[in-house]
Amino acid sequence: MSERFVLGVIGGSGLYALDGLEDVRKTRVETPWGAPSGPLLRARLEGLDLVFLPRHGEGHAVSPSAINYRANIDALKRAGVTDILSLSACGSLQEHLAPGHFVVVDQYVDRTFAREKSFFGAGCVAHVAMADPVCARLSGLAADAAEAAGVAQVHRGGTYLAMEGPQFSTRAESALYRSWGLDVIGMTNMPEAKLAREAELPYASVCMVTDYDCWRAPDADVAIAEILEVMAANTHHAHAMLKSLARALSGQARTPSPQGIERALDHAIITPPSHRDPVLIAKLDAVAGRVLRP
Ligand SMILES: CSC[C@H]1O[C@H](OP(=O)(O)O)[C@H](O)[C@@H]1O
Ligand SMILES: Nc1ncnc2[nH]cnc12
Repeated sequence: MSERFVLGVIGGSGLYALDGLEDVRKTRVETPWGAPSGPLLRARLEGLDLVFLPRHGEGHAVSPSAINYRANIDALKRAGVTDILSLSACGSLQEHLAPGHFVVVDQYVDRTFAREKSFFGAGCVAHVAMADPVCARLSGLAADAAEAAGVAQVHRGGTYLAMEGPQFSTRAESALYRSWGLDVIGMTNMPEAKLAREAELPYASVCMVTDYDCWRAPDADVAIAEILEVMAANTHHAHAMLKSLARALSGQARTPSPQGIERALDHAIITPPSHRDPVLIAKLDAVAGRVLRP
């Protein structure tokens, strides 16, 4: 029997619901890491099974640092998703990445510092590879879908600076990130992408540019009102992109990711069974059961 795609969709700022869903079921779940941002919405879109989770919760009540990223990824894994698509608002650090453009990022610089970043730790240490942090196959399909949806410009690849927030950057920080050659900035894709990799789930992120951060004009500031205005326009394209992606995924059998992401833990756990903490091992049942089950 061939495997089907089951897409986990993590909706960012401005994306708290999805259009065109059928057979919607809302389920409230708990995980060993605590509660996710809100209930999971299981549904079908264009024949595709998907599970939707608004990252900041219904009503955007959870700030980037307070998001329980571990619970979100664990809950999606338990729900049986095979791949995760993140949708995010972001600031642009480059002139050619204008508001309204979509950037399907392929690299990250993680400058967050106040978040739980791993499922592993004392009693079971693991080091997964993050050299190529996103799934190239899902990223490519998402970029195709964004183009089909009529997005002004879709950029395939780009480096995302993950900042702690919730305040936006100072001009000095924004200039520094530009001097590093980075492309977009946001507050949420890390540790999300790292945790998805630990959970052996292929992850792709479509970043929707809402502003030029504060580097472009000496008196320009980032303002939520402007971001939300651009986001409202982006949202229409995000819904159309998702429909197109759903059509593409539901029309094909799923094969394992060519990057071997579903086997990311094969050689990652360094703590031998004799030194593992049974309490942590029990919590890892969904994320790492494949390699930890005797
Ligand atoms: C509302 S602007 C700042 C906010 O938007 C982005 O969140 P998300 O990635 O969930 O769309 C950004 O990272 C900040 O958290
Ligand atoms: N300029 C910016 N900085 C950080 N996160 C953002 N999300 C949207 N715009 C942003």
